[in-house]
Amino acid sequence: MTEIRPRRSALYMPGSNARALEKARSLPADVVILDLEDAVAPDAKETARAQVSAAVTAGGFGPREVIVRVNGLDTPWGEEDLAAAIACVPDAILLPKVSTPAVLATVGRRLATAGAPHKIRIWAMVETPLAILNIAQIAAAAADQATRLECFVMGTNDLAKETGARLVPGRAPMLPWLATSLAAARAHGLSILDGVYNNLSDAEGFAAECAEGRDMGFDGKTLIHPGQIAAANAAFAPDEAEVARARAIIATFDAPENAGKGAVNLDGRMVERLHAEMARRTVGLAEAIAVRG
Ligand SMILES: CC(C)(COP(=O)(O)OP(=O)(O)OC[C@H]1O[C@@H](n2cnc3c(N)ncnc32)[C@H](O)[C@@H]1OP(=O)(O)O)[C@@H](O)C(=O)NCCC(=O)NCCSC(=O)C[C@H](O)C(=O)O
Ligand SMILES: [Mg+2]
Repeated sequence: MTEIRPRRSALYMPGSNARALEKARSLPADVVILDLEDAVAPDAKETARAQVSAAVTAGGFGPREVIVRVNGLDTPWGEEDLAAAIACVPDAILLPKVSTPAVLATVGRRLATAGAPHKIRIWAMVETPLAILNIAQIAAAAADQATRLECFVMGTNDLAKETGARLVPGRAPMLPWLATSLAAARAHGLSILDGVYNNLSDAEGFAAECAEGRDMGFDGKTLIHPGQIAAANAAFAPDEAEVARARAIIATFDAPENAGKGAVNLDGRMVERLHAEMARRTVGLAEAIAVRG
């Protein structure tokens, strides 16, 4: 089975904020995204790049995945950001505003030319109307190993900006885009993270949006503040009852008397072998989270 990496919580932090970068080493987020793009003002871009390079090179992030979000290659900072990100060897480089597969091919070639370690993967922001229209082709780029594409990250703020859709409770205007991106990601074996929740003082609304993202199938949620980590970690982890049920399903299909059966009745519910596969994933995720403590 492929390794399961919990990505329940992915915390953005501005690369220009030295205090935040320092805190990243101790916060209980599964993923930290060191941002050079929208969280950093134009006159702080160089400082942010230097600070992020130094922080990633210094390491000390423990089990957290370390991601560097660069500026787009069509901006004055993009090329230097990409070179600096490759040089400091994060777990992945997050490309903003990916609207077509072409940019993934271009970045793949840059990585190859630079002799970038295989460990560095590529994550792509899905945050433009064109990305939504092209999402099947963008996801299909993962078939070309040279792109190193591993994960989609929804950029709901930019989607709201570019489309005029409002960020309302329940996210009705965005649900078709979220669901289509999710289907495209899964069709090509990609991980996918939900967008951010901007209202730091609305814990109830945040929990509801986490639950919505989890029920849709997202692996986790992107976050903007440490205060959001615990709720995201709880929402995107299977709870005790789910793990117990998953273990029971696995045991049912492992029992010799069910060896020839495709479907059985477990406590009044039909379970099929596909449920045993899902159950193994649930237990695998729970175990990976438990190792993290
Ligand atoms: C949103 C903030 C500007 C709020 O800042 P502030 O009011 O200063 O926070 P606090 O005083 O509550 O901070 C308390 C302590 O926590 C640390 N902190 C705060 N935020 C972070 C963080 N993101 N990572 C790490 N540590 C953080 C503070 O340093 C305080 O520490 P201490 O000194 O020990 O008390 C701020 O939270 C912030 O800048 N958040 C991140 C903003 C960001 O990265 N935005 C870009 C991504 S969002 C996006 O646009 C996604 C996508 O592209 C899209 O289009 O949707
Ligand atoms: Mg954005």
